[in-house]
This record gives sequence, C-alpha cells and structure tokens, in this order.
Amino acid sequence: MKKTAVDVSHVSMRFNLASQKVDNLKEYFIKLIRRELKYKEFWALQDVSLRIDQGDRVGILGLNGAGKSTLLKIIAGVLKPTEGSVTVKGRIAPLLELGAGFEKEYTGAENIYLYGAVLGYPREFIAEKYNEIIEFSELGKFIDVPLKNYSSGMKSRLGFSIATIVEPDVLILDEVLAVGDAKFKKKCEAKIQSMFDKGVTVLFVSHSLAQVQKICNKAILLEKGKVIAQGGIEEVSAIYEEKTK
Ligand SMILES: Nc1ncnc2c1ncn2[C@@H]1O[C@H](COP(=O)(O)OP(=O)(O)OP(=O)(O)O)[C@@H](O)[C@H]1O
Repeated sequence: MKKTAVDVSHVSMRFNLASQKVDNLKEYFIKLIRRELKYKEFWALQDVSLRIDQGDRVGILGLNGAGKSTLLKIIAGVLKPTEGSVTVKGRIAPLLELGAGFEKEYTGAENIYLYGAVLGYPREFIAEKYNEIIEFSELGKFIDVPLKNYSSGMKSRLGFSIATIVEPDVLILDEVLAVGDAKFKKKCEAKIQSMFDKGVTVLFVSHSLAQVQKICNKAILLEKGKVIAQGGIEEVSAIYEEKTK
C-alpha cells in the first residue's frame, strides 16, 4: 500500500469580509470603537478532506475564487484553517508567492536567514547552504543591497533559490510563479524537473488543463470551497471541461 504524504482532514476556512465601505482610517477607528464595524462571514473552504499518496502529482482545478490558493496556503502552513487539520509527511517546499516573507529594508543576505526562518529551516542549515543559495540566485554583489532596490524578478530569484534549497518530499507549485527572465526560468524548470525525477509528491495549481495533464497523474476539482471531484487526471479533467464549457 502507498504511504500518505499529505492528509487534509475536514478543513474549513472562514474569512471576514467587511460588509460596508469605510473611507478612511479615522472612520475605521470610530466605527471600531463604536462597535459599528460589520463583517460578513465567508467560507472559502468547507469541510475539505483529501489524502495524497507519496509520489502522486496532483493538479488542483477550479474556477476563479474556488479556493485553490487558500487550500495550498493551508497545506503549506502559511494559513491556519478555521477548522480541521493538515498533516504533511516530510519536508515541504512551497513555491507560492515567492518572497512573501521578505523584509525590504534588509539586504538579500539578511533576507536569506529571515525567509529561511519563515519557511521553517534551522539557522545552521541555512548557514550551511548560504553560498549555494547565492550562487543559484546569480545575484552577485546585489546580495548585499537592501531588497527595496531589487526588481521583482530579482526578488523572486532569491525566493526560489531559498525555497528550493531543501530536497523536498512535497512540492507545492503555482502556475503563475514568476521567476525572472527566460534564462533563469529555464534553470528553475530544470531544478523542478530534477525533483520530479526523484519522485517528489507534487501539488500543482493551474488554470491550464493542458499543463495539469502534462504534469499530474491525479486531480482535485474545487467548486465554491468544496471538493466536487477527485481521482485520476482523465476522469477529473472530463468533469472540469464539462464545467467550463
Ligand atoms: N485574505 C482573504 N480575505 C478575505 N477573503 C479571501 C482572502 N483570501 C481569499 N479570499 C477569498 O476566498 C475565496 C477563494 O480564494 P482563492 O484565492 O483561494 O481562490 P482560487 O481558487 O485560488 O482563485 P483564482 O483562480 O482566482 O486564483 C475567494 O472568494 C477570495 O475572495
């Protein structure tokens, strides 16, 4: 029997959406003090349960707002679910919103430690891998420059280099991942391919069914925060295609 890599058990996620317009900060605080701020509850995920086997490559499909990114952020540990729990076996490399934990006043070098800590890597581990990260990022002397002076491509290069320094057991990938120019993108794709070759478990979000079919052997279809189909890629693709007709 295959081993479970990711176990999502009865996960629900609630966001509070402001139900009225507040024009400025002053008005916000007045309303806050008077307890006049009203929120509407919104459930982005409702009772989602999944079991992903080791070595599976699972595409997460669904229309805009279905809850795909929210689910991946919860699995990555970036968001805490309102209800339910997630267990991930082994090391996880979340290639989502690269550099979301960066501090712009700090240099690239300082951010390596900071972002490494955000991703849960021990300090000694980062120290050991420090040169390798800088080398992969190709940032050269820019590594000692504050991040506020980086282009967005440079930031995502650094983010990718840090996030992929572990040999992950579970890889979380977002199609919209921007990793710099064409040359660097190729290098990233090669690195991701080498992880695939080692049999990493993959969770992949994309709107492109063709891309999902190329990479994944299984899929999950989300609709309004609920899993409406899961199973083999062909079977779930057919349902998704029917929905998007
Ligand atoms: N931080 C937040 N606060 C409030 N609502 C949120 C927040 N993050 C997501 N949502 C809402 O949760 C729902 C699901 O969002 P999510 O980004 O997970 O969808 P998605 O399936 O990834 O969509 P897309 O295909 O457009 O990227 C959306 O309605 C969104 O507005």
